[in-house]
Amino acid sequence: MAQEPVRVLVTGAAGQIGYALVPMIARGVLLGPNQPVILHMLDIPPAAESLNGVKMELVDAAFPLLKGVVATTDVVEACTGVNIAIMVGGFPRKEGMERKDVMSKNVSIYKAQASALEKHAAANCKVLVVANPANTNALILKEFAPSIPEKNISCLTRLDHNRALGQISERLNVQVSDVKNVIIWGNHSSTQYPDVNHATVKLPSGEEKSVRELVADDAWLNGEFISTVQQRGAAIIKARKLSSALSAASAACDHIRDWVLGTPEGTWVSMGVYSDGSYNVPAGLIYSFPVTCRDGEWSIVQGLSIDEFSRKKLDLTAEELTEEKALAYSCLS
Ligand SMILES: NC(=O)C1=CN([C@@H]2O[C@H](COP(=O)(O)OP(=O)(O)OC[C@H]3O[C@@H](n4cnc5c(N)ncnc54)[C@H](O)[C@@H]3O)[C@@H](O)[C@H]2O)C=CC1
Ligand SMILES: O=C([O-])CC(=O)C(=O)O
Repeated sequence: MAQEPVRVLVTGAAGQIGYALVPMIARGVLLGPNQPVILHMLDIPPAAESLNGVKMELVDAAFPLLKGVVATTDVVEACTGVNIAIMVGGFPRKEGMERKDVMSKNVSIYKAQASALEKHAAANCKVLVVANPANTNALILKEFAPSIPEKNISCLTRLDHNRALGQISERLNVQVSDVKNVIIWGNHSSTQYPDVNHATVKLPSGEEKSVRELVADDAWLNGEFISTVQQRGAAIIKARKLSSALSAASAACDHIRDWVLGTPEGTWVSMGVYSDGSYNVPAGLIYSFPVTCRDGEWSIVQGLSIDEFSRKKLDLTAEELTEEKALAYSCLS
């Protein structure tokens, strides 16, 4: 029997991540090759013509899974009936800025769009916030959409997770698909903590070995590896004069696909989710944790050992998120 289409909202769809993301969704990268989709694309009036151009290209691409396109500057029309909302709309940082420097422009968008989603999205809509500062925008969206369950609101740290996998794969000269269980803790910012203490590589023999053992260079793992992942967004901006787009779009698809369809047995991924106090991270922040997903729900991986070096880093990035929360409220008032 043919499956009912899933309605997927992409905000900021006329922007550069949007342009990379919507064809991925229409090709089945988000929800698999058998799941039809209807795309809802939102942008602001100055981008309306460009948004219409993206719609024309989607028609021209004749994607078999794409059953409809709504392209609009009306937030209510955009949010109506959506099952998945990927919130990319906002302003990107420029060279030399931190991601929280776009806070004052972007948090107000998330406050405003929270109520449209709350009132008009389908029940149980899953929300992924991509726009920076991603964790704090997601928190503001959560606080101004109190009837959306907190388990349905997340932010993107999968790009950082994938960057960490990529760095290990390059260093060890192994396939990226054979590396797993890195963790991004905390904020999608330069205080995030990319942690390899539980990460493994599958060797050609089939045996799994610890990344720390195989790399055998703690100075690199505790130093350059961490700063490379933390600063990768800035390095892309320096090189492209624009922030990352194709890798961000791909990571957004990975995030939603694993959330909806489940993580493979024995594998976890990183998602920014509402803290319940696990690992002594203050409750009430949107913080990146290792999670597994099953039946459309994520759960934080419990019981991982945290050494003293890691503890400090988990706390530092939590402190930054607490400060960002206060800053966000001061921007809104
Ligand atoms: N979490 C992550 O891993 C990543 C986050 N980002 C962030 O994603 C965001 C988007 O990046 P790009 O696509 O490169 O930026 P962009 O400037 O190319 O596109 C953003 C789009 O959002 C639209 N927009 C602005 N206000 C809006 C509103 N109120 N409602 C709907 N749309 C609105 C703009 O008109 C524009 O078309 C930025 O904040 C960027 O920093 C970027 C890369 C990775
Ligand atoms: O660095 C930026 O501003 C864009 C971003 O979030 C990333 O690439 O991780």
